[in-house]
Amino acid sequence: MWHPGLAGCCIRQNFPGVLRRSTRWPPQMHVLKACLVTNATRQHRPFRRQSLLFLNGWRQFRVTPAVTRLDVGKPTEQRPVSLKEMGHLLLQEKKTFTVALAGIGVASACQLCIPYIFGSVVDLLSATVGENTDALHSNTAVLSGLQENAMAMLGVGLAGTAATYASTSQLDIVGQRISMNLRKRLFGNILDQDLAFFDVNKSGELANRLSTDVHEVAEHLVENISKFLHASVMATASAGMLLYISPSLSVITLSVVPAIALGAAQYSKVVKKLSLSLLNSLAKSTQHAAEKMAGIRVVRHFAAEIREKERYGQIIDESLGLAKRLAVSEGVYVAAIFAVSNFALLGVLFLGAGKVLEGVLTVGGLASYCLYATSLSEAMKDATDGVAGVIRAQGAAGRLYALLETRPLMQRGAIIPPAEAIRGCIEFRDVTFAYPTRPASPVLEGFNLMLKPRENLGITGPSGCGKSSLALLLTRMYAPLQGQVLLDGYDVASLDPAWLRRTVVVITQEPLLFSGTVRENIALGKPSASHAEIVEAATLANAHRFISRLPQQYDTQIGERALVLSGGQKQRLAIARAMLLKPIVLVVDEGTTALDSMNQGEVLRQLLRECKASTVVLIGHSATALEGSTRLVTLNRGGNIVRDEMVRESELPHVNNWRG
Ligand SMILES: Nc1ncnc2c1ncn2[C@@H]1O[C@H](COP(=O)(O)OP(=O)(O)OP(=O)(O)O)[C@@H](O)[C@H]1O
Repeated sequence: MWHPGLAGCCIRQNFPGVLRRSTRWPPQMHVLKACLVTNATRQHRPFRRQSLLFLNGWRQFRVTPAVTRLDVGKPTEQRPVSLKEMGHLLLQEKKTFTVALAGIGVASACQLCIPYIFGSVVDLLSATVGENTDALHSNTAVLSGLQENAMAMLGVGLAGTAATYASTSQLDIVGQRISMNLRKRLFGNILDQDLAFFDVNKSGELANRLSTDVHEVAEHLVENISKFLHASVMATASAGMLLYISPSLSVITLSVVPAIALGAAQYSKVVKKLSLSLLNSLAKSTQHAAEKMAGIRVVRHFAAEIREKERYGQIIDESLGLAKRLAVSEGVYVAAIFAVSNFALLGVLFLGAGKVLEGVLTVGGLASYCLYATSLSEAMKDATDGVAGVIRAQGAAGRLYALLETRPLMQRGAIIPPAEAIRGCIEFRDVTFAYPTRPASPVLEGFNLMLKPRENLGITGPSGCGKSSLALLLTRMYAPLQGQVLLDGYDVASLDPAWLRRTVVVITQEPLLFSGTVRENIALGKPSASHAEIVEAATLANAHRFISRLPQQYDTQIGERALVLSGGQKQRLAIARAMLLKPIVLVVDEGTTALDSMNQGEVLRQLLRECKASTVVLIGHSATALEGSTRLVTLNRGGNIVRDEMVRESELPHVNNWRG
């Protein structure tokens, strides 16, 4: 029975190790185990004191696990991302970014010169007010002054143009490079995840993260950081110029700065919250659209178009609602800045005019002052926009970083055994297994099965009894909670996964093909295969004949999910794809059911003939799917073996009892 001491032992240990330690589990332990598994997979949240409730008189245990684990039972969430981390993204492109920053600096300096030149021109012209045109033309001092200012304006214009070109193009390149790098890293990391990750993270949402979120992070970050830097330079320099031209007037002008900064801080908070919700809502809409478009045939068969359009419309409306709230916040903020800065400008004009009349300030000085004040208010608005944009990028980065840092939980081996050591002997030794998303419902418990090399084993049983799960465990798509799956004495956990999946090949009921040519699909597991090898594999799968009738034979494009092929043709290509690998262990998990019974029998016989030297596991409900098995194992609904017998073909029809 249950010993509290064991709980302490479990808790101190790394969980999988603990789970393997006990050989037979009392019922309470299964509940504890389920909790352990759930908690053992908690993601990004170091779990300090989790409570584990188990049914031993409903006693509650509080534990402090020694290790941080990832939670594969939940979709990947987000984590806070610091500005420093965001900065690291830019540092990856520091050379190009530095060039862009230099461009921003020069462009800002040029922009700042303009009000000053403008003020000089106004002063020059106002000095000649009342003089006639001829007198003006003969006033050499004014003319040379105008000429100097014109040259200065030309120089500033040319330098500003070059600097703007350099900064804009280089920033664009930085943004694109960062986003492409992020996409590559993210896609690579997603492909490395355990299958359990895909049980909870939907492909459409992941695709949205790859496109929209990456765009939001990389391009918005670069665009807004540069906007912020440019605006900061402009704001600081404009404030400096205001103080230089008229310190007394600047007291009024600069008094609005704290109010604007306060508003900006509030606005940034709202933007952060709303933009994150908007991104999540958009991801949901992409997932919905991608799923329904991929399953368009089913949608059409069940005339579900109207309902699906409505559901998509609801999700989009939700996004639109959030986008509207974001737009309203932006509108309020921008309008507030506009009002505050214009009232301040009005005050400046009023008081400035008085100073001009007192002779403390020139007309040109007042004109320059007003332009610098306008430039300051513009810069303040741009700086806030920049900060809000960076905060939006930061929010989007939270989800991306969480995805980028998600590590597969399953231990990956590195052993590639010598060829002579692998003969196809398989053993399931005391295997207990539950899917990570359903830790409390074990599919197999203490399961034992041994297969001799070159054996042809049929596995049958009612739907949901765990037949396919055995194939998934054998190829280490999932890991058992307890016990071992062995291939010729090697625990599959210790084997190099790529090697294992070339050695143990599974043909499934739903053959998934990718867009590309027939050749590329067959050679998926062995891209270096010669044409002769591909034809040989296709012939074995009874596919060569129909491929030869395709417009470009092996080079025919089969389109997304091979919709141009029939179910049987797709299945034959999937069989050819498996046969090309010449597996040591072949598992046919209802992998011929899309073929008509004559073809099914023929293909299976051919497979068994070709795989004489291999161990073959046939999984199915019907005699046809199991044809050629020399031993038949029957599972019950609980995943236990109820029959294990040597059979002849004539004895197979009883498996039909499981149908339905
Ligand atoms: N990815 C998954 N996540 C959670 N539970 C799963 C997953 N895949 C299968 N299951 C559950 O595991 C149990 C065993 O499934 P499995 O596919 O192994 O059954 P099966 O015997 O092959 O069924 P069938 O004959 O219908 O193909 C079922 O109850 C099923 O609902």
